[in-house]
Amino acid sequence: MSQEIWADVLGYVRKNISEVEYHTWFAPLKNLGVQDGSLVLGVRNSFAQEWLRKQYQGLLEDALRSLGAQHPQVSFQVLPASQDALLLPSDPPPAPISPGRAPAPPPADNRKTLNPKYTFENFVVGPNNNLAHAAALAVAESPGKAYNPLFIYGDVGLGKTHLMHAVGHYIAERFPEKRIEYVSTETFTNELINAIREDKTTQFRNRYRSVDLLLVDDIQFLAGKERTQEEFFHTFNALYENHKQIILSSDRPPKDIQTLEGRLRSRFEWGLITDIQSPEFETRVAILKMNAEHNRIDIPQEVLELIARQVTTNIRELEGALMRVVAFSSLNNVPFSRAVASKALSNVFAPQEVKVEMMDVLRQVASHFNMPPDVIRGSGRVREVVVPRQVAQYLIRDLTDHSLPEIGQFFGRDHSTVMHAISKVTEQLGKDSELTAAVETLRRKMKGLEDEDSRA
Ligand SMILES: Nc1ncnc2c1ncn2[C@@H]1O[C@H](COP(=O)(O)OP(=O)(O)OP(=O)(O)O)[C@@H](O)[C@H]1O
Repeated sequence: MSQEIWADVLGYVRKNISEVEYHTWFAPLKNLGVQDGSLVLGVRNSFAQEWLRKQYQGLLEDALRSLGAQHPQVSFQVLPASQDALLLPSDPPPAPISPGRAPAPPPADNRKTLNPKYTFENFVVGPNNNLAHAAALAVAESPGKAYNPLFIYGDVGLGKTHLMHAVGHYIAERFPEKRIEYVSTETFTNELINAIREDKTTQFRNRYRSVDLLLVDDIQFLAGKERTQEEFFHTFNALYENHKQIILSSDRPPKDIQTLEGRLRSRFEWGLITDIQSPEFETRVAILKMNAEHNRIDIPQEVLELIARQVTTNIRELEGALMRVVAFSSLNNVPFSRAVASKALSNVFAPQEVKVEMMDVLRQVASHFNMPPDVIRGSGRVREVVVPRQVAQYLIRDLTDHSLPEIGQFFGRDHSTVMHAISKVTEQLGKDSELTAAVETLRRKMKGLEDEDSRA
């Protein structure tokens, strides 16, 4: 099919769907011509292939019909890696959004704070996150107008940051001149402290109050920080009054953020509050599949399913498990299989059947850190006690079925403290080698895997 007709097909499609949909699914398509009476379109992975077939085949056929085709047919073909490379992020930005607009200049550094991987295209939508996804799309299409602020909350590693960045990328692509700033609450706080110390608060304010899109992660860490809350309050107002979009993420809804000033809490509730839940099995498999395809890993479905059954709550860990299986099979030079995957994951992800109690975990952690269990459960706030306590809470959450409030009760604390502990440990895993080793050793011990491995 000639490029002119293809452009007309795209023009038809574009008029019938949202810009986000167009941009996500149609801009990357490659017209491969007509074969056996069917228009063949190149797609970059089988996930996109399935999605386009399910959602948009009819629309494409309508487009062809509108151009005079009597029996329109469309098929999708996954491009081999070399051609696919043409569609990867190094590609120039897709066609301008509104007809007649000048082509967008190359992405400016308004994306420097964004992770290139965190786009809408790379985000798998499932029942656990579809509302948050829809809200993020709406905000991406009408920044400052749809929902302001957009407040996304949910447990650790479920895609909050990913969605925020996706909005950032989307806006950056359409409006390269817009200023986009992503910042964690911790960084915001540290920068403020430095600005105060160095007498540079004016620069600090100007920087944050002049952005078009402000993305702030882990806003729950504003709790108890009065000066930062005060500063953030004014930043929020300045942006809001100028119709600039604000997106906030948190591990809990505004009403559950303790010691947050009422005026801030109420502002956080002005827009839309939406949550992300743990993904169900099918979504976990779809995420793994997409990940494998992006990394050009050909891995059987049954192996992906095995991984998805083992890791159920945290998508970051799910991705880590896939990489572990890949590394294991490549290091040992064995093809992917369920047995290989079980072996690769056996040190990290415990088989479901083994039952571990909270007290077992506490005792093991206490013995590992050479500290009485009661001290770990006590009120001490020095690092030497806090780290084992956080590790114990993390492992209990990981190895038992207890809920956050139950774990909190066991430690005489509330569930948000446990959530914070889990997020702290997760953040440090892989970065802090001592802590990583402690968590691994304890996990092995508690599953009795050490003995099993030494017998093998
Ligand atoms: N729906 C999804 N589709 C594809 N990848 C996802 C999805 N949700 C999360 N991920 C991936 O999981 C990882 C963790 O996501 P992210 O960092 O956004 O989580 P988070 O909720 O912000 O966690 P935290 O509270 O620790 O900051 C990222 O690599 C992200 O790309």
